[in-house]
Amino acid sequence: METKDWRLEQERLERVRNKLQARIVELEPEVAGLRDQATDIRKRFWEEVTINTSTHEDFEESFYTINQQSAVLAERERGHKLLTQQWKSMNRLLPSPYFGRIDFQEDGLDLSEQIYIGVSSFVDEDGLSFLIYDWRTPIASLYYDYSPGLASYVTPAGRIEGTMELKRQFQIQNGQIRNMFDASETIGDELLQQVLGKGADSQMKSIVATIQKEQNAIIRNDKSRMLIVQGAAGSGKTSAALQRVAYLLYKHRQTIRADQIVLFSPNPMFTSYISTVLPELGEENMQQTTFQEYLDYWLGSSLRPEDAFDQIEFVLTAQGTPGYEARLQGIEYKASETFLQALQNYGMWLGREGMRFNGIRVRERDLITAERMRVKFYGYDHSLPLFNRVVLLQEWLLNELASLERMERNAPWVQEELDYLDTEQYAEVFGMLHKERELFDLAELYATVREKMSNKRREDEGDFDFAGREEDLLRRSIVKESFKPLRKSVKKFSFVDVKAIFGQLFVDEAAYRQRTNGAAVPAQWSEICRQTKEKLLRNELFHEDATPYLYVKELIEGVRTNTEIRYVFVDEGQDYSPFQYEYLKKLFPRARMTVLGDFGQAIFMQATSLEAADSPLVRLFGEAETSLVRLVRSYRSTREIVEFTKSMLPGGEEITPFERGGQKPLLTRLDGGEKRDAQILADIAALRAEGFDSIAVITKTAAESREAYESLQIHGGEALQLITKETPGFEKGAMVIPVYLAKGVEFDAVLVYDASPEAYGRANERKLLYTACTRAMHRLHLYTTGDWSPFVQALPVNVYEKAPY
Ligand SMILES: Nc1ncnc2c1ncn2[C@@H]1O[C@H](COP(=O)(O)OP(=O)(O)OP(=O)(O)O)[C@@H](O)[C@H]1O
Repeated sequence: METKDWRLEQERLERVRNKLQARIVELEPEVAGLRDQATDIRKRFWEEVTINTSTHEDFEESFYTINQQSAVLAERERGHKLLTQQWKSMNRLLPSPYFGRIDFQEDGLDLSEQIYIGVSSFVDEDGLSFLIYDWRTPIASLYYDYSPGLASYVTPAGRIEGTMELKRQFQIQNGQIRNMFDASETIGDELLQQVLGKGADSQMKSIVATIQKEQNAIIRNDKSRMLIVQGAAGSGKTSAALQRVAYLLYKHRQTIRADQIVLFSPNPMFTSYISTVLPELGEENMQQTTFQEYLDYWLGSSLRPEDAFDQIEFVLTAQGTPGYEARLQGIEYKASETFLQALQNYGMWLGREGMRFNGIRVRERDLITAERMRVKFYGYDHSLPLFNRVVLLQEWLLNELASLERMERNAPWVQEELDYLDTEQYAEVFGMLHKERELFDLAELYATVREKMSNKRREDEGDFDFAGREEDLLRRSIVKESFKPLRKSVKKFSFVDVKAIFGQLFVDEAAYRQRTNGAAVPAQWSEICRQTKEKLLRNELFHEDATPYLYVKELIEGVRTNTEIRYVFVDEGQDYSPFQYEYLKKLFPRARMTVLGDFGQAIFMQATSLEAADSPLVRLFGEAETSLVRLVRSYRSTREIVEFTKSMLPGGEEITPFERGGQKPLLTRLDGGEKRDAQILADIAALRAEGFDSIAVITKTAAESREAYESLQIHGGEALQLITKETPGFEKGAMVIPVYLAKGVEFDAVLVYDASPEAYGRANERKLLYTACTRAMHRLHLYTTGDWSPFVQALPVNVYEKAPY
């Protein structure tokens, strides 16, 4: 780069920074002043306004004053928020106002415009000249999509064509240009090299300065209802998803708030890992949750649903135990579309017969039997959907309860209770009586006046019968108390025995077929039935049963929906079943969906292929409403690590590493666990000495993690942290972690604790090993104390080194 260019850019940078600084200083008193004013009005708001209701006019006046005050307050707060936002974004810009520049000459204009791009816009005093363009503006997309030459971008008014004459990247720190590159081919190879060469962090970083063209297409896609991203490990899916959230919040800032976007993450730890990206970009975080949280919320009070981690732990550790194969078959089947179809058919069957109800009992006595409910239910018009009939039944039950409650007042048990009432209950009734007495007196007065006016004698002469009324009220309140929980549970649909309805699917094969219109079943169906029922009996649910159970519940009670949410993001999308997708679609009927995942990392049994021609995900909204984007460039790991990992995956040939070199993965075989542990600790120490801060010893299961952790501790590894599914967030340092919790995150160095055939030998363990190895950014070590896993043995010998000991 010519020194003259450098000098000119530094001078411009200083000019812009001075303007930023001046504007910040200018805004400061306004921001501070407004804050004071707003709090001031708030403070005095209630003091000054007293509600005077003595006359109608006074009341109206007070009401008007309140309204006026709150309108002033709202206006001030709006203005304040806007100015504060400006002030904040300028402060954010100040140390590093922009990261890119393009010179663009629009066709038909003589002038080439210089466009500087940063994390938000900054306009000169004239209110027209953009000194910095927000990266999300239409013109800024040129920076991500083109190299110098012919280029175009889309605005709401149409496409603008022209020529990009220059594309420049900056690294600016504390107001100084540290680096400057003119890009010719793809953007930011130099800058990207530098960014990717850095160490892993305990928090994910924003990639705004180096977004790649294929990622930009994901970020700005605003066409389809469903956007599916199938991307190799480390291809920037999560990064792109977060930038997309920031983009949507900017583009639709008038209509969408951050809390109308929800992201489903694989686990709570991941939630904390990505939580700083949006604030770094000056945006509020979207809502984040996990599917498990949702299941627990809706099922937790009645049944204990197992979580996905316990399920996978079982799958990986219980081989050879009785019933294991059947459980596996069950997991696969219950996640399938066949089962979903079977349940839909089951819903139809329930419309004709087979509904199960819980009778309503009071004091060991049947009030309304399950049989009566059944007869009533099947008496309704059969063409009505199941849940409409359930609602009709609910209304009927509430009415029935009301009349039964009236009759119940004369039951002998009420008399008994009457004799044992405590003083508190008497006092309550006494209070009620007095209120009644007032009413009674008023009614008496009214009757007397009428009598006088109409000159007619009234037939009945009123007298307030205290004793009679007292007993009546007491009876009423006793019965009411005992009916209250009944009414409440009817409102919550407890009269439908969902557990029995779900359970009766698992009686035997013949019954299942009959009830689901001939659905096919896996070979070990009777064992699957036995296991499912046994779990239900203990008020527990297998993880694979949780979503189907909710599905059946909603067939009966009606669908739950959230119409506020406009965008749903699902990260690690390969780990959700077709069932769960159906569910999300119904839950968020007004939302567009973005699903990001990698079938190469599908380690759970209920995996869904994101891109196969017959993928249930494409069917969810139909092909016309779905866009599919594939990412094959991997940015996380060095070229050597990517060459190693991609050879492990069938079909992995197309994965291309970003050109960043390092050492080949190292295979270390040692005879005996003790030696292995000692070597691992020595390697961790050496890696630390090289400056690698985040190091993960990755195991296959949680059980193995614990063993490894304890064993490494005995050999002196006190500074290690053990990560379990309960760990709330990551800290930098060395840790032991099971692979399924390391999903989505990355480390400077990964040490695969045991890469033997025993650990990674079965077909479904290939992807586990792949997922573990692809967490590494700079270094990858694998260890064994015996043979190597067949997936390692099958690798070309030139993709790794072997340790000389
Ligand atoms: N355009 C980019 N510029 C800079 N860094 C990038 C870019 N794209 C991806 N990265 C980096 O690559 C790493 C992997 O990104 P990310 O975690 O988003 O990938 P992923 O596809 O979600 O990975 P996985 O499926 O393995 O979890 C991160 O460190 C991210 O910062």
